[in-house]
Amino acid sequence: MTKWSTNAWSTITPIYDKILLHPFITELMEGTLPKEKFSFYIQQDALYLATFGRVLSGIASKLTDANHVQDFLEFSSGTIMVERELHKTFLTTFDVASSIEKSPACTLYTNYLEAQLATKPLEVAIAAVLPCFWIYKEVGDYILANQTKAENPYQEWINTYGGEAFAESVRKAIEITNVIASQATEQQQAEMTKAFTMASKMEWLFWDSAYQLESWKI
Ligand SMILES: Cc1ncc(C[n+]2csc(CCO)c2C)c(N)n1
Repeated sequence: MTKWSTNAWSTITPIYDKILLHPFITELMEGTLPKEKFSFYIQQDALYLATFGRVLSGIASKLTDANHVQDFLEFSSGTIMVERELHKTFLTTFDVASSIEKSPACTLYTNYLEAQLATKPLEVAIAAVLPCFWIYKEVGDYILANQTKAENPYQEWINTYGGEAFAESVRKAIEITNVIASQATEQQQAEMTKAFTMASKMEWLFWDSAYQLESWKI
């Protein structure tokens, strides 16, 4: 039987393809992305990750298999540790402001994830957080494989998400989600795919909002 994740990834392939073609990603890969746009992204990402880490531990608290609980707690604390390092590097390098307001896209995405955790069954919440792992891994690997310039100011970001260390976490996250999906009905699996797709769109929006330096219209 086809795994839930295989079908889910096929569903979001058109979104993923658009992410790879987005100028935020192509310019990040070339190292030509304006620093202002990357700084905007890193600042919004710091706000995003504060919520994301808490959502991951919320999911951990709803899982029943001890290994799964442990993995999600590690993802949660990993979010804080790894991302703090990345943010420290770039926040220092690019000297960005420390107090900022969430952008519309960041507000949408973090509120969406919190709502899935608070109001939806576990299988939907876990499907909603999976694009954060999976899309970043695929984008990281893609950039690593297609980089042409030796010097890239964003190399540390690229190395964090491309390569084996991160891939192992992503494999675990996908596998756990598949176990949960295997215990779900077809209808529930369809709800999982809906959440997975919605969060994937928000990944695109998040990069797009940084590229546009998105502000509140009012
Ligand atoms: C908007 C946004 N989405 C996904 C990630 C990537 N990410 C954040 S935490 C984590 C897993 C645990 O380390 C991953 C893959 C990001 N940085 N920002």
